Amino acid sequence: MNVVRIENLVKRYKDILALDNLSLTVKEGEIFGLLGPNGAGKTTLINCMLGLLPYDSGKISIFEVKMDINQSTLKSQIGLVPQDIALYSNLTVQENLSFFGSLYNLKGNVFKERIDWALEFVMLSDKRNVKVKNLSGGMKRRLNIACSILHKPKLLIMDEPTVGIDANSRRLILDSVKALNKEGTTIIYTSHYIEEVEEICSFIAIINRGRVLLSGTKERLQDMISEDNLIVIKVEELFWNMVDKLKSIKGVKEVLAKDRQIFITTDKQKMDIKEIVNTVSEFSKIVSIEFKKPTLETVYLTIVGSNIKEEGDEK
Ligand SMILES: Nc1ncnc2c1ncn2[C@@H]1O[C@H](COP(=O)(O)OP(=O)(O)OP(=O)(O)O)[C@@H](O)[C@H]1O
Repeated sequence: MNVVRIENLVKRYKDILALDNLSLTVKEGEIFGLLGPNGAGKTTLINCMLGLLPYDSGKISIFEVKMDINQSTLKSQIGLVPQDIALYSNLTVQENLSFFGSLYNLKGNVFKERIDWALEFVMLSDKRNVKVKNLSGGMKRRLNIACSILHKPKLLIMDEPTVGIDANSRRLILDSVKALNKEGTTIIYTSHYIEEVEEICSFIAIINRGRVLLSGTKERLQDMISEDNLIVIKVEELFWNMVDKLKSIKGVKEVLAKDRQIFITTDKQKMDIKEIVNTVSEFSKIVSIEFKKPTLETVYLTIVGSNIKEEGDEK
């Protein structure tokens, strides 16, 4: 089932074109990564999807129903972790959860169980009676997530949930996202941290200037961008004439050797792996063969053309 389907979405803020005929589909069970630099249009897209912001043209369906501002049944199946922390700093952790839970009409034992579950999920059970103003930045972000999952939404949208936090909280958040997904929640995860998206997302869309520039599984994106493959062959013994012979094979672009490892860059279209392996075997026993692909960061930089990490980001 398509959990989200967006077709040709256009959104303008006066003369700024924030979403430019953007289309994408999120399938049930995915962790869908929306990767893009600041100002790419991620938050605008989320707000349109949630019916919080009117748009100029295009179509949005959630769970195959047309989304609009009055769709309260649909909205009750969606959770949002907003980019800006939305908590009451003078209330305790438990009081914040009680407040947000009451907005979802949770009551009685179910409500109590959900609060325990959400606190455990983000590892804040021992902070239940602490006022939010006394929590660390990372703990606030984790509580922000707990508040958004109390009603066990089928679709959870997380808008940059790990900005500016410590490594421990970041790890906890990434693990809780994976665990929620395993329990059946479809997740849309926006970030400008490429390595996070690379780790947790099963499908990725790279957006910039309101358009989807490239989308697919991580492997597909890497394949699309790279003309070359890197093969790393570990051998028992290294011989220099082996390197020379490898260089003469059709499709081999570069050969480097170091510490009984041979790094062979090949043209993906033209390479003949059998000939490469046979040539190496003529000289030495092969210990292992590994195929390496470009990282998602290489893909991203090739597409967007700049480093999206901001100065001051803790990473
Ligand atoms: N309320 C607004 N009024 C005018 N322009 C806006 C408004 N909100 C966003 N924009 C503009 O729309 C474009 C998309 O912004 P948006 O906040 O959706 O991007 P983003 O990818 O979420 O970036 P960030 O990570 O910085 O939040 C940007 O050019 C931004 O300046």
